[in-house]
Amino acid sequence: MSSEATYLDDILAAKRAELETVRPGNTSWQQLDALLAELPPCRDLWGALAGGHKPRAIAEFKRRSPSEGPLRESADPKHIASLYVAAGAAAISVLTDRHFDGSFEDLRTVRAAVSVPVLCKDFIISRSQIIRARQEGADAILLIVAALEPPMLRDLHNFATDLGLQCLVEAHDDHEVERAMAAGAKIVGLNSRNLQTFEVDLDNIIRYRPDVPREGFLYVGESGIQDRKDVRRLRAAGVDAILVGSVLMRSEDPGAKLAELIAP
Ligand SMILES: O=C(O)c1ccccc1NCC(=O)[C@H](O)[C@H](O)COP(=O)(O)O
Repeated sequence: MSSEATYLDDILAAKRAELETVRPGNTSWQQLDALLAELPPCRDLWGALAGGHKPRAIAEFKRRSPSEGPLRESADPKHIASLYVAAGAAAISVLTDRHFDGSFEDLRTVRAAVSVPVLCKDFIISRSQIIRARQEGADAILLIVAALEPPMLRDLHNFATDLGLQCLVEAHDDHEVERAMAAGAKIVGLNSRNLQTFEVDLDNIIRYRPDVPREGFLYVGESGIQDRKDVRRLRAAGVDAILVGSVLMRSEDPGAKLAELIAP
């Protein structure tokens, strides 16, 4: 990593290089309509997160991470996803980016194994990635505010919506929350992990909660959640859902750990 670039910058540069080698030609709306007619409808992430006991959990399948290294490298996605759902996960997030040893094969396996919505967790910077995610079975995608200029964020949000996908739009501070909502986001995530230093500060999730209206929006607290105490604090702050990965994947029993975290 260069001294000024953030880790996110480096991941995005790698993503751009990767896309250069596989970029398909422009897909017409006619071709997209034909494609959509072949695909099953997306499962409803909003619906899964809006109802029931709060916070709802998006449990993440993550083999390794840049900040923590190996977590559970040879894990079976079908097994882990089934444990998550049995423990009460409202949705499953699957890393598909190679910096996490992720893949679309993992996403497809999880989608086939469970009936809850599946979030494609990647660094999306182009329409072609959104088409791919939809084809591979994603019900929802992540869009990262820091990775996209405002017009592009809005364009990708609209494009994903047109394909039937819902978007979790990730912010890191109040300015990014504002940009997320200006782009049309209804499901706003606040990532507590600083992608430059990897420092985690759950207080940021609580700090920026008032920036997202409670009516018509969902607020998701992302990253760094470790125990019931953390979840209790986020619940008290009015967080609608949590996105949690590492602590589950590292745990001897990921299902039991999730059940413990979200128990009323
Ligand atoms: O997790 C990382 O190390 C990471 C590094 C660089 C960019 C993104 C990263 N994580 C993506 C995520 O959003 C998390 O996987 C997700 O919020 C779950 O976080 P955690 O419970 O801390 O695994």
